[in-house]
Amino acid sequence: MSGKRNDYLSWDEYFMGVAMLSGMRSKDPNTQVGCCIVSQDNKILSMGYNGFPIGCSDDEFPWAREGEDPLETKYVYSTHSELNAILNYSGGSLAGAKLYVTLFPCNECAKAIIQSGIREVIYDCDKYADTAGVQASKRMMDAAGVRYHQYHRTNRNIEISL
Ligand SMILES: O=c1[nH]c(=O)n([C@H]2C[C@H](O)[C@@H](COP(=O)(O)O)O2)cc1CO
Ligand SMILES: [Zn+2]
Repeated sequence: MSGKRNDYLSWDEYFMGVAMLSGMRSKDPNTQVGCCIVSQDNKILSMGYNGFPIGCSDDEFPWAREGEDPLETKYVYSTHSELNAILNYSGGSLAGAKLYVTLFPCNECAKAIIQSGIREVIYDCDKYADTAGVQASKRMMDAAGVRYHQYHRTNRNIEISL
């Protein structure tokens, strides 16, 4: 008798994979971030990626990282993947949910995560760990009891032909 297949995706691979796929929608030329919010019983509630708000054209607003005029950089306009995922959810409360994200949440996203009742953050990259924003984020999540841990990479390669 044949049993079930064994090489199916784990829950963590599935949700981080969805977050990574979502990040591939980002138009940011430097850092593409994706996010997937999941209920306690492993149902996907929402997704998001970093980009400009609705109506703010990807072709007219600036993607530059630096410039004399801050109004000509992306930082004052881009909405982070985590905030987009939280705001994209129209089903009610996110209390008790888990959030998978490809980059550690900044302090502004940490505020939204805490206030929306999300209890756990699973992140992949932490390349801005030295910044005040990420340190403030960890301090707030520690104080609020939001658990966070790094995704354990399995080095599985997935090929999808589109
Ligand atoms: O938590 C985050 N979530 C998120 O979506 N972002 C976005 C904002 C920017 O579009 C981009 C960061 O750009 P850069 O790495 O060039 O500074 O990533 C940045 C952070 C910072 O940790
Ligand atoms: Zn953020």
